[in-house]
Amino acid sequence: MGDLLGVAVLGAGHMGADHIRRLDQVVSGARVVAVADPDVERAKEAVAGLTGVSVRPDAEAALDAPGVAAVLIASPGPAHEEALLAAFARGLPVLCEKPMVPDSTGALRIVEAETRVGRRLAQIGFMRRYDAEYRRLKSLLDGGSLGRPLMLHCTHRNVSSPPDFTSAMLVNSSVSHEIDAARWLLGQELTAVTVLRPAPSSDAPAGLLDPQFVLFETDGGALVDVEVFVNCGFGYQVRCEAVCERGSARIGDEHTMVVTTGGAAREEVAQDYLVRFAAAYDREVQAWVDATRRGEVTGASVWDGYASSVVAEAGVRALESGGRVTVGLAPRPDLYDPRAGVSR
Ligand SMILES: NC(=O)c1ccc[n+]([C@@H]2O[C@H](COP(=O)([O-])OP(=O)(O)OC[C@H]3O[C@@H](n4cnc5c(N)ncnc54)[C@H](O)[C@@H]3O)[C@@H](O)[C@H]2O)c1
Ligand SMILES: O[C@H]1[C@H](O)[C@@H](O)[C@H](O)[C@@H](O)[C@H]1O
Repeated sequence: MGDLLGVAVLGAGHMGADHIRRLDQVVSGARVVAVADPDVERAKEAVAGLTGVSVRPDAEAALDAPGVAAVLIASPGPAHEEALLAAFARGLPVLCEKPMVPDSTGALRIVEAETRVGRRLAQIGFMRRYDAEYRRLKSLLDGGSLGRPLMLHCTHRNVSSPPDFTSAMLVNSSVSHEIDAARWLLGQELTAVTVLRPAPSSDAPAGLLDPQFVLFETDGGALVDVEVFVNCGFGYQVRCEAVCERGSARIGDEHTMVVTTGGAAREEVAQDYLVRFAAAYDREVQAWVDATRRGEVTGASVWDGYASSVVAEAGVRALESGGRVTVGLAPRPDLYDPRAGVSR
């Protein structure tokens, strides 16, 4: 397959640093050649021990560094649009962390920009599509042995939220994963959303509406509910149960060591996404590198990123209004027709 794929990583925070480590130590076929972060010291720390990496304070300078052939965007969501457009202008393939772009207008601009390029360049980092349990559930549902899925019951809990986390982010950052997973698992679009707000946990930061209960309707008549609770304090728990006409299937129960002693059993619970989804991130980035080297784009598309942004935005309106909000997607360009293939 020739030379290693030279990757520029934009953003060297929690995810960016983990992806840099992954590209360096886990994934084959690629190497980090440039990193951009306005916090240059943080970027330098993330590449400590690596050689030949150009560290820049701004994204465009990193994209223009020698050897860059692909881009991994791990900056905060609001910075993604500019980074995606800069990558498209250079014809560079991209893996962009979720959310693709937090607002639907910006997300549509990305759809239009990629459509103008005329070929797919970007994969969106909805890594649950690479999680072994989610994949088993998807193939079970696709196989049809349980009949038509009627409902998905989802749980999304974090130990604690970052300091700047807002009530809207429970929907447009955390639940963006369930939005994508539900669309992917069911092969249906989400058409309406309602958000219920129980009395906030006294352990949540003041003013944060946490937890929330989000209910989606789909164009196939299914219902998807999500308990999202980002300051639960006790563990990182992501579960999904599909209830179908002739059976149910549940994923996400902890499958770690169970210690029984003194008349009680104790099971370990992951404390964050980097542990719970470690293998999924590894598979996602390896699949992106492999597809890029083959000249293909696989995984969640820019259209999936756009759909997720539109649904999440409707969810934030539902949270604010307390009512049911319907979702309207723009017409899907032919570029995103599943029959259009995956070549760049
Ligand atoms: N897939 C997942 O499970 C998952 C998990 C966590 C975060 N994320 C996503 O990853 C992205 C980054 O999140 P994080 O938790 O690493 O955030 P973070 O705050 O830890 O790191 C972000 C970094 O980006 C830098 N930055 C800010 N503006 C930038 C710009 N214009 N160009 C380059 N760098 C810039 C910041 O200085 C910071 O170092 C977000 O989109 C987030 O939603 C995804
Ligand atoms: O950005 C993070 C990330 O996407 C995690 O996977 C999710 O569990 C968190 O809720 C979210 O804040």
